[in-house]
Amino acid sequence: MALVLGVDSSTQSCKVVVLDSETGAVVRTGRAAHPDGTAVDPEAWWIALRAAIDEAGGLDDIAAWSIGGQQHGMVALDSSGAVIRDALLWNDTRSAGAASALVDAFGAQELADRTGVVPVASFTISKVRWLRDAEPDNAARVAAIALPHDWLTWRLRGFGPDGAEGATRGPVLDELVTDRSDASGTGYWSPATGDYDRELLRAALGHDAILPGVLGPDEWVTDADGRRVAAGAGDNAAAALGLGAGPGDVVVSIGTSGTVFAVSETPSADASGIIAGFASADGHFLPLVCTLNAARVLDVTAALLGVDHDELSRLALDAPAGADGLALVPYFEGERTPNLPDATATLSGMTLASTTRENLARAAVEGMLSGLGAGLDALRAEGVPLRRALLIGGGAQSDAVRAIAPQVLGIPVEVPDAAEYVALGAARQAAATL
Ligand SMILES: Nc1ncnc2c1ncn2[C@@H]1O[C@H](COP(=O)(O)OP(=O)(O)O)[C@@H](O)[C@H]1O
Ligand SMILES: O=C(CO)[C@@H](O)[C@H](O)COP(=O)(O)O
Repeated sequence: MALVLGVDSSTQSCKVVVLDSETGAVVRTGRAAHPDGTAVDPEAWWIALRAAIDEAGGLDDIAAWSIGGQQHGMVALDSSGAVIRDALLWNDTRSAGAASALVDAFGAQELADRTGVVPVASFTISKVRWLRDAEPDNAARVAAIALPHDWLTWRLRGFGPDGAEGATRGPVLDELVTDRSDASGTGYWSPATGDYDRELLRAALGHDAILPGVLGPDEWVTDADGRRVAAGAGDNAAAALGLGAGPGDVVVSIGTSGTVFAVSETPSADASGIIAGFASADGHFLPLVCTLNAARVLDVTAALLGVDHDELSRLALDAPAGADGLALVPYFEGERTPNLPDATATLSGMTLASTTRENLARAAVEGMLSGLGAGLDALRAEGVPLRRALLIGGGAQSDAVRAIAPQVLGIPVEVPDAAEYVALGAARQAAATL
């Protein structure tokens, strides 16, 4: 029995699953929390990764591993392999002005054609441009730029600055690797051609830099002990692998982000910027719509009402559809789709009759799902076949979300057994290397 290990280094936590590669059975798991905030020292992810792997029994009996992770975060490294500053995460909106500057310089259609995406604050290229504008001394020191899963893979393979824990192979920046799906979230890689767009990188950073080598779906590298290491993936692409999503399936993930995506045979280039034309981890494409406000809308509403998630769900299901006119537009963290980085949330329709705890709970669920419903409409308009939605992520554990989702999304919703689909997808990639 060969064991393989898969990781989901997501926004809020690190989750690890160990599978029997022959039966696919989950034999061990581990988990560790990440710090709050939209700018995080990558060392915190490394500590969480080590803790979650230890909880899952360590690497000694593991034959192959792979890391899936939150997309887009900018991990800037200097020539000694050291991290230059806290990584700006996908949900950090300080780079909104930098994104606009890139769109003004190149044009939305051109950028969509060249990279599959129109920059908004979330994408790596916008964060790189922000660094150059706001912290030019730091930008000048950048020797390499990696994403969270790329950097963790590099570290766990034994690379890192001299003296760093486990860095037995030194700071070899040319050993950084990534995969198609995460490369496609940078804004300086083309899913259609499979090449980096160095002109765009230089336009953002002010100079060239080492970028991770992009491994194909069947390629692998090794760690310091000779274990096989798969390419890894952005978390959404890894979830598609973990679910085995096929034609007609649209995945709706309710984590810190809300995402709606499908595996497609053809690349997309949406100049409106609503659909991000990502690559999938299996050699195809992954048109995706992402909102900034998902599970945390429920977290904040539950906290406001002084209840736990189960009670929030009961309250929401006790209210009528439409919450008697109470409506929550839940842009608590600004919003990415639509691109409103400075927006705030709005509660409207408050009357003496409508302003109840039940209606507020319902409005939170409906408001959160509405953003995802708009994403689904955008995919439909793009011609993506939508037969059923597969609901995953922490928010999918809510009975109310599961019950209300079909009404708001307008298609049949299936909720696969609760599982860590991102980590499972990564583990399957690892198994494939064997
Ligand atoms: N029963 C539940 N109802 C609603 N939200 C939940 C429930 N359980 C967990 N969550 C929320 O799900 C989120 C974590 O989901 P997860 O998919 O792991 O996020 P991420 O991948 O962004 O780290 C947290 O905000 C958590 O509060
Ligand atoms: O930015 C995106 C997708 O483009 C997000 O989906 C991130 O990849 C974070 O995912 P979660 O941690 O919320 O699952």
